[in-house]
Amino acid sequence: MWKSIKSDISAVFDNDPAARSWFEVVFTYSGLHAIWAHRIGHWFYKRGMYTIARIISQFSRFMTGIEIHPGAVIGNRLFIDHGMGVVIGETCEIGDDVILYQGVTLGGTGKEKGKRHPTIGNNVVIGSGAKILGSFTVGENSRVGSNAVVIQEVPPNSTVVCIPGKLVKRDGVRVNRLDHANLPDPVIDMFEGLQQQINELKAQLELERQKNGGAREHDAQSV
Ligand SMILES: CC(C)(COP(=O)(O)OP(=O)(O)OC[C@H]1O[C@@H](n2cnc3c(N)ncnc32)[C@H](O)[C@@H]1OP(=O)(O)O)[C@@H](O)C(=O)NCCC(=O)NCCS
Ligand SMILES: CC(=O)OC[C@H](N)C(=O)O
Repeated sequence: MWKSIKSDISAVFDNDPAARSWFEVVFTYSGLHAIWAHRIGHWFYKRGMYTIARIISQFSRFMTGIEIHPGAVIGNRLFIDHGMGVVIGETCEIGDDVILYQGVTLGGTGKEKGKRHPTIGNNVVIGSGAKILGSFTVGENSRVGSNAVVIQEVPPNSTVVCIPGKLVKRDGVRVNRLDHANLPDPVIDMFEGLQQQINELKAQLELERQKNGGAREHDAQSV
């Protein structure tokens, strides 16, 4: 147990230039407190004591602003920097040496049952505010940019940014150069789709009107 506590603390020093002393890290890093509380909650969860496990996790959430479901499986040396707003779902699996920044959600889409949260490989970095939704894998050594929304598998050694998540780097090589003036915007896409539907309906209506007008003229002539 002491060994893993020591490695949790050294993960903070390895990843946070702001960390100054052991005393400060142990007493002020809410990410560490949430991980330690999770270990206790997970112990109860694995033994079927789900309510106690949930109470521990909710108490930890109240104290730290980080919600880790007690069912989540977390590897060694996870570092949650700042932490506020992090949510980790029940069927999430996190490898070793992962870094999560504030506001990260490792969640479900709301459409899946059973395994519905992501699996995060070793050595992955997930930027602040990123949402990773679904039961797919984020491959090892990959990076997810701040505020990205990722809804499909990320290969190992890759970088994914934007909404929806776009692969921009793989094995150190740039792929899909971003057009910064025209980043994907799902809201604009939706409006454009609606506008197109309206135009099609208008054209259909016009066609019907012309047909009916023609028929009426024909009726009038034959009377
Ligand atoms: C994604 C990230 C990890 C960098 O990964 P990387 O593999 O080194 O990627 P690069 O910096 O080479 O960037 C690759 C491309 O993605 C773009 N990009 C990087 N981060 C981005 C983001 N969050 N959103 C949109 N585009 C992003 C870059 O502009 C670059 O595109 P360009 O070359 O067309 O300009 C980093 O930008 C990031 O978001 N880190 C999160 C850190 C964080 O949350 N800090 C909060 C501390 S409080
Ligand atoms: C706010 C922020 O950038 O945090 C990242 C890290 N803790 C640092 O101080 O660099």
